[in-house]
Amino acid sequence: MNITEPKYPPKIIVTGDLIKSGLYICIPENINKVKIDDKTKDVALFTAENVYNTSSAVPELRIYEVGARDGLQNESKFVPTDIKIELIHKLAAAGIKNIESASFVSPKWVEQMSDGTEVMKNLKRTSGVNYPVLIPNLKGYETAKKCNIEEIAIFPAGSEGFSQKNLNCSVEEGLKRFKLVADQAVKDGIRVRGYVSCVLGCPYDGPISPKTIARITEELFSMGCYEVSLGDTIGVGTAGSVRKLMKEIVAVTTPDKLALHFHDTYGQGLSNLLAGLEFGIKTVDSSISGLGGCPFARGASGNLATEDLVYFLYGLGVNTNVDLVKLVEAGRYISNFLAKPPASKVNLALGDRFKNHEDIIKMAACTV
Ligand SMILES: CC(C)(COP(=O)([O-])OP(=O)([O-])OC[C@H]1O[C@@H](n2cnc3c(N)ncnc32)[C@H](O)[C@@H]1OP(=O)([O-])[O-])[C@@H](O)C(=O)NCCC(=O)NCCSC(=O)C[C@@](C)(O)CC(=O)[O-]
Repeated sequence: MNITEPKYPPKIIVTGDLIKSGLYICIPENINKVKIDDKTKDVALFTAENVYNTSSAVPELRIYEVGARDGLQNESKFVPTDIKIELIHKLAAAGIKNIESASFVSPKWVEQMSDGTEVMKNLKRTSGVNYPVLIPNLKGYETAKKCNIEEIAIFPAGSEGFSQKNLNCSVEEGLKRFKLVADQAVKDGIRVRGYVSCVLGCPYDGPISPKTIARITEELFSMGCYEVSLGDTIGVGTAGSVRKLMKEIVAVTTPDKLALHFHDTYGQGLSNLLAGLEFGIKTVDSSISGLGGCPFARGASGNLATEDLVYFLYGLGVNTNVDLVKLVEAGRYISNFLAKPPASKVNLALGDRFKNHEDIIKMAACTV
């Protein structure tokens, strides 16, 4: 085979397992560069433009639901504890396996999340479901630990401006504080997930260098995080900027340890995700009915909606094991409480037309 230099950056790495799984195909006439280790068939380099997700044999994608935390923290009306808990129960009943359920931040900063202890203590936990909580400092960690938690999330900022507004300290000071939390959690046998926020732009500092995000990501892994979620906090990312970022991040870690967390402010959530999938991302954060935002990030709006994500993934043939009929019901439940329509197009479009989840999957994948 003639190998020519690629015309377009970025290259992406597709591992042997993914090639065998049929996740990726390469359109031969567009190949700019292909290099496969003949012995192991382990690594192929393609330019991103050459790679298409065929998905028929795609492994499951892990959905990490943030509606009960990232979603509700941004609501002006206080959502009572029993409504939060019922939402979490409905999400679990729909088949969601990772549900970020509360945060233990200062109630002076985010009153909406001030009932974290009550939420976590009164939740009926479904076996096999993970209920992580967001932790800003040791004080929050100590409170959360009394609630029988198994996983926490720490959240340094990717930019100075947002760090000051969200955590009242510099990025470096934030990392030091989060290290104290992570050290304690690791000692206690509690899993630690890391977020980096403002990875594709900051409302105060503007564009952020992917190298800065890569450095913070590495630091989070060195603290013991099992996964780092890259947060486009204000939703300014595009498929192009996601590719630039991913190229830098996969130089410091492997894509199976990363999650993507897109706010959908500019309507780019799903196309951004597709750009991430090209790099082999296995975990995606989303929020029921597109709730979400951060009170300290000017201009931030809701997250990529879980209903939209699941429909999109079923269209690709990715089995999420989530029942879309029940998911839509969960979205309606919280939207009705908040007295506003779901910010999920799929939720609105499906309406009450489908009683059977299988019919929705057939439509999403256009299976005759
Ligand atoms: C970090 C702090 C606490 C610093 O806030 P501070 O004011 O600098 O903290 P402090 O240590 O000076 O304490 C001030 C007061 O708060 C209390 N306090 C202090 N900590 C706690 C605690 N854990 N639980 C309960 N109380 C606490 C503390 O005891 C004291 O009480 P006082 O003596 O005045 O009575 C504050 O800035 C904070 O809570 N920030 C969190 C803001 C937040 O929740 N933002 C939204 C989440 S981030 C996000 O949404 C982005 C993400 C993760 O989703 C990713 C993405 O979208 O890209």
